[in-house]
Amino acid sequence: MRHNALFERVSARLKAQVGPDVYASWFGRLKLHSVSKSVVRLSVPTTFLKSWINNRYLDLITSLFQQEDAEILKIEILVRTATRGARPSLSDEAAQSPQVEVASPSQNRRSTPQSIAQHATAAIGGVQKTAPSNSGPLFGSPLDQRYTFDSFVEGSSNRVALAAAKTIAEAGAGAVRFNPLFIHSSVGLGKTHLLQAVANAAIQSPRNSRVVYLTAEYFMWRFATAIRDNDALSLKEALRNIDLLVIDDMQFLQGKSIQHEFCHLLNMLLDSAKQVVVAADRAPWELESLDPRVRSRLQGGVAIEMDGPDYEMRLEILKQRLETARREDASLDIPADILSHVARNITASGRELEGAFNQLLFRRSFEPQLSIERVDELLGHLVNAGEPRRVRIEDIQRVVAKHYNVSRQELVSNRRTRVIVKPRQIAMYLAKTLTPRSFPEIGRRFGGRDHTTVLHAVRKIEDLISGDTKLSHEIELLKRLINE
Ligand SMILES: Nc1ncnc2c1ncn2[C@@H]1O[C@H](COP(=O)(O)OP(=O)(O)OP(=O)(O)O)[C@@H](O)[C@H]1O
Repeated sequence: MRHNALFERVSARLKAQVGPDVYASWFGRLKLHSVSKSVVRLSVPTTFLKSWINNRYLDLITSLFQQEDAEILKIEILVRTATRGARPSLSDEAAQSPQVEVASPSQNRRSTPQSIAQHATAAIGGVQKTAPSNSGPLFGSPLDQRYTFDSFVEGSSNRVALAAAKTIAEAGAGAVRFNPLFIHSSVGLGKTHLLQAVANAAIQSPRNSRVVYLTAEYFMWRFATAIRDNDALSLKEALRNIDLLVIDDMQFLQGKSIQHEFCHLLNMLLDSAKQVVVAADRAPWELESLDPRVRSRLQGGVAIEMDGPDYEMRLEILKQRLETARREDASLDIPADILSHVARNITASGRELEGAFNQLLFRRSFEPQLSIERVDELLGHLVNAGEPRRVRIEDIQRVVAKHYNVSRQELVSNRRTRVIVKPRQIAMYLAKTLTPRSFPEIGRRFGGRDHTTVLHAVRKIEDLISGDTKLSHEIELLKRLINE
């Protein structure tokens, strides 16, 4: 068709103009929707992509179309309706496009640093909707709306950390008491939950207009992209204007120049009395891979360690999970004796508990009469978890990246080239099969992707393995390497 050929030509010119990487990131899923008279309508899968293209590339695309056909006056970008019947979720958006610092209402074609700072909306629908109108921008990694202070179970192991976190969320910019607040604990003990609760609550507070939650991985990736696109200045300007910076998984911050940038940002925020909250799997003084200047600045605040939950907390976490699940389906139930049995036996972390709970819920749907013995059988691998060496997602990413000769950063990036997509899918598959982590959590660890992306990857690799012995051997080898 004539219009398709026109679209193909413009796409080719666009690709030549912006380069294959940028093209793959932003235009790989651009489709021709319709052409009527002088208006060309193109479609993309997410509102985020629409805003991004509108803000940054609409003029270029318009002029490319006009060079092909002078009659064309206007280009419109539409959002394709969700294909899987699901409403576009907050993580869906962010998953497909980790570069979430983009203006939403997009009259302003060119993003000035100011406009990014003022309009950045993070494709986080829930946050935006519930935030009071004076709550300002937020960008970075996606926030999980379930991670709130209300759903965080308090106990002796986390009381101090929770109190400090709440104080910060409520105090707002300027009322800096512990700066930076550094929360550390071993894996699965609620750091991410607590940090996101701070961000979620702070957004609601009229005093914190600009809140940013980032994982260290996202920060690295975002800076690397900005440097590549000659955009680092806007990013720095945008970050300069925030009131509260929340950074998760600090132990992953790597790379000299990135750490340098981070150090600048930290100094700038701390010096201007803006609050910073950081979490890592170890204390600041144990972050050997960090630049000593970053480490020392992180040590200058308050470091609080969280321990594992005790029995009462574990039981409460399970009860809360059940209550939440029942809100969606009132017919769900798990008897109290099973819940307390699980709370007594699954002692490693909140994550194992979550895994156990999900398993139970799943099993109950087709084995309604679960006995304690059956529960033990089902959850045997989680009981005493912690004694056998636990596989961590970062280990999986490291081994897979090395094996396929890509970087870990590329694995969690938005790049969609074949050489990266396959290892990424394999790493996601291994994360699902070798760890008790949930799909959303794995998505988060892979650059803030949506759980459906992880689900798709797992299914795809499962399919491939069943028909490809070479791949299945390769995966066995990777499993051995990961477990070494
Ligand atoms: N005190 C708590 N109350 C409610 N849920 C909790 C609590 N502690 C942990 N969890 C739950 O356990 C799971 C794992 O927690 P989270 O991801 O926050 O751990 P983490 O410390 O960030 O782990 P990692 O270091 O691996 O990133 C989450 O589902 C979280 O909601």
